[in-house]
Amino acid sequence: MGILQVLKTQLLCHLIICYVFLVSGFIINLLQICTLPLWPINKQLARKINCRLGYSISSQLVALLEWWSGTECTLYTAPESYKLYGKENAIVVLNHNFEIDFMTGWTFCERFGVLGSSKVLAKKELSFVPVIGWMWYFLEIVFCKRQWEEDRKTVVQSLRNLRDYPENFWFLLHCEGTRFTEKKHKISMEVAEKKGLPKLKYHLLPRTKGFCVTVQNLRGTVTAVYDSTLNFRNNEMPTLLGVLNGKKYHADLYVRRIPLDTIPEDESECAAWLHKLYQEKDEFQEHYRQTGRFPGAITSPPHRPWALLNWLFWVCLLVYPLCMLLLQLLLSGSTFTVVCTSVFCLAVSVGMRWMIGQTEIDKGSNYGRDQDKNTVI
Ligand SMILES: CC/C=C\C/C=C\C/C=C\C/C=C\C/C=C\C/C=C\CCC(=O)SCCNC(=O)CCNC(=O)[C@H](O)C(C)(C)COP(=O)(O)OP(=O)(O)OC[C@H]1O[C@@H](n2cnc3c(N)ncnc32)[C@H](O)[C@@H]1OP(=O)(O)O
Ligand SMILES: CCCCCCCCCCCCCCCC(=O)OC[C@@H](O)COP(=O)(O)O
Repeated sequence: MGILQVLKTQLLCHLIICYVFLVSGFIINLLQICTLPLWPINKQLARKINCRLGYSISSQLVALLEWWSGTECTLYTAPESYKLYGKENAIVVLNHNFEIDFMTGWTFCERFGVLGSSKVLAKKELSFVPVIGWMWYFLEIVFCKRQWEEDRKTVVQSLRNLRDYPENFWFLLHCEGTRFTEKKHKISMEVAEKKGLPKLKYHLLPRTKGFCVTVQNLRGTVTAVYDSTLNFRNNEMPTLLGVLNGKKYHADLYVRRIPLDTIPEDESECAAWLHKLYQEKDEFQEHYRQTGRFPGAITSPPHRPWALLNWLFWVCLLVYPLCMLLLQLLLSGSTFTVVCTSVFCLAVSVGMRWMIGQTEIDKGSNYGRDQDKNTVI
């Protein structure tokens, strides 16, 4: 193991990375609040500024994945579709199996220049996560409680708001609604059986309401659905802590571009279309399992330097004052100040660990574990 690799596993490095992320995140959240008076005057300008501010936060996680852990991202897609990525609005339908699939998704967004404006139908709980959840308010992310009767109105309204968005965006939908676990899979296949639908081996049964309402409300705004299937080489189950420790993974993403006007308008036909899509996705995963690759031509969309430069900017800006502050505290000789600072650092570390915990599947929700009550705990 090289010296750099050992360095990447050191707690001190992790604390510095988390400190830079938190402090820069709070500064950016504050700047986002400062854009509030601009919204009634020039909404499109406020949105563009927020895209750039949001980029400055989310690209830190991309830099962590691309540059710190050195994770490689390979894209399997048709060359004629590749030309359009980043140049149109699209709905991305992605499987939800991995703790870092959000970072991998963001990395592809970054490679095609749509990271700042990327959108998702996210569970409401994520809106309370400091920095990222707060940033999402200003990026007009669509939140849901995963209780359709309560969600219908707000989801439709939030989708309609995106119709005049000034930047190209990708709208991500994890139609399975929750991350894959054996227990959730078993229950979801019981639901499939009751509905007379074919069983899926690698996916949960998709929830169709969110997809159908998104297609309905973004017709005319979005030109295609990107059916995306993600896997990691060597049966790896990557984690955010692994990435933080500098572990290198290899992501493979298979993307099919499907023009939106080929998707049925009628709600039940649209739902049937989505079920069929998930049966196809299951076949692609089976193909991957058997051959170690997806069908289609391979490309590695080039790295761009901006995520790294943004990260280095924040490191340079924030690490020097931290060192000076710690030095002054130590030199002050006051036990009280040193104890208070230590307690504060400990509290921040616990908070950071809680945020990382949000990405962990075994700390995930119970949504989809009770087919009758459809509970979210
Ligand atoms: C070129 C490169 C291309 C691509 C690059 C890839 C990606 C990059 C793109 C963008 C990146 C952007 C951002 C990424 C950053 C961060 C993202 C991070 C994470 C956020 C993700 C989440 O939070 S996922 C959780 C929230 N989202 C969702 O749930 C979306 C999917 N869900 C829906 O759409 C739902 O319909 C709903 C939420 C709108 C409503 O849910 P609800 O459960 O209330 O209603 P439904 O009617 O849908 O469900 C009930 C029906 O389901 C049946 N049922 C009951 N139990 C089960 C079960 N266990 N399994 C399956 N089905 C079940 C039930 O019988 C009901 O059936 P009916 O027939 O009566 O409808
Ligand atoms: C450089 C920064 C280093 C430190 C970073 C810490 C950042 C923590 C970021 C928290 C962002 C959380 C986004 C998680 C997205 C996610 O994957 O959510 C899960 C939901 O879909 C489904 O939830 P569930 O029903 O529980 O499976």
